[in-house]
Amino acid sequence: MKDSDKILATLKHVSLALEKRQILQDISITLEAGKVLTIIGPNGAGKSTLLRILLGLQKPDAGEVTRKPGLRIGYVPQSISIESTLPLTVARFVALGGKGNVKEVLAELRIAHLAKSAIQSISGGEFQRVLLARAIMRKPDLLVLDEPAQGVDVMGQGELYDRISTLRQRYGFGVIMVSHDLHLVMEKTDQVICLNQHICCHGVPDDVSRHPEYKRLFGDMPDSGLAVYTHNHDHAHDLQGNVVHSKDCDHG
Ligand SMILES: Nc1ncnc2c1ncn2[C@@H]1O[C@H](COP(=O)(O)OP(=O)(O)OP(=O)(O)O)[C@@H](O)[C@H]1O
Repeated sequence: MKDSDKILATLKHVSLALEKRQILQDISITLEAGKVLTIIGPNGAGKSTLLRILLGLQKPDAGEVTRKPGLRIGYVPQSISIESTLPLTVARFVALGGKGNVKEVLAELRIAHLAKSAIQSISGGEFQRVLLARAIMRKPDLLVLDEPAQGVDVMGQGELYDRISTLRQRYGFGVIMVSHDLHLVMEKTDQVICLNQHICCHGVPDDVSRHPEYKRLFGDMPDSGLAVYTHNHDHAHDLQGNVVHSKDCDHG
């Protein structure tokens, strides 16, 4: 495969202001098949907005977004709410994602036992796996994940990132994910972008975690060279990533 064939999507000098407030400024990124790019940044940094621009759900004011013709994208939004009275099993919900084999995909994500459960009855951590399964059903070239491990306990987070990594190796898709857990995704990501409206720093995870801008934003933990922080969300998103309602949740 030629190097240029590996490029799935690019953003070039993308900027966006909403309600007269600059949300993103001069963002350029390149996404490649088989590679994982992690976006890390504080609340309100524009991470989800950046994903929405990449997905074509939000138009930038300036700059250029290019997607490989025919590119199939699997999207796991930040969080979604599902109508509590909707009669929908996990298997049915996953099947809505695409034409893949539901049984196989559920087994791959270790949630085969949930196939017949009502989607509203499963735990937050299980739901994240279901969202991932749904995204995989499209046989994506590019997987777009907005905080895939939220609501998942610490053990489960490591396992989830391992699974994403295994799936990436198996299917060869590119991955762009927003994560607040650089310490957890370190080994599974090729590139990190530290975002706070503009790209503060970028590079391989080790370099970014030692970068002064990263330390300024997330603090410095001398033992590991890594930072852990907590943040709050005041909103949830629908399947297109639109903000749908207000809620409070804490996760780190
Ligand atoms: N439709 C909109 N209209 C006006 N402002 C918006 C809109 N959507 C997002 N914003 C603002 O843009 C900024 C970036 O939001 P975004 O959701 O991209 O941040 P984020 O980095 O994903 O944050 P978090 O870590 O809290 O999820 C926020 O200040 C948000 O309030």
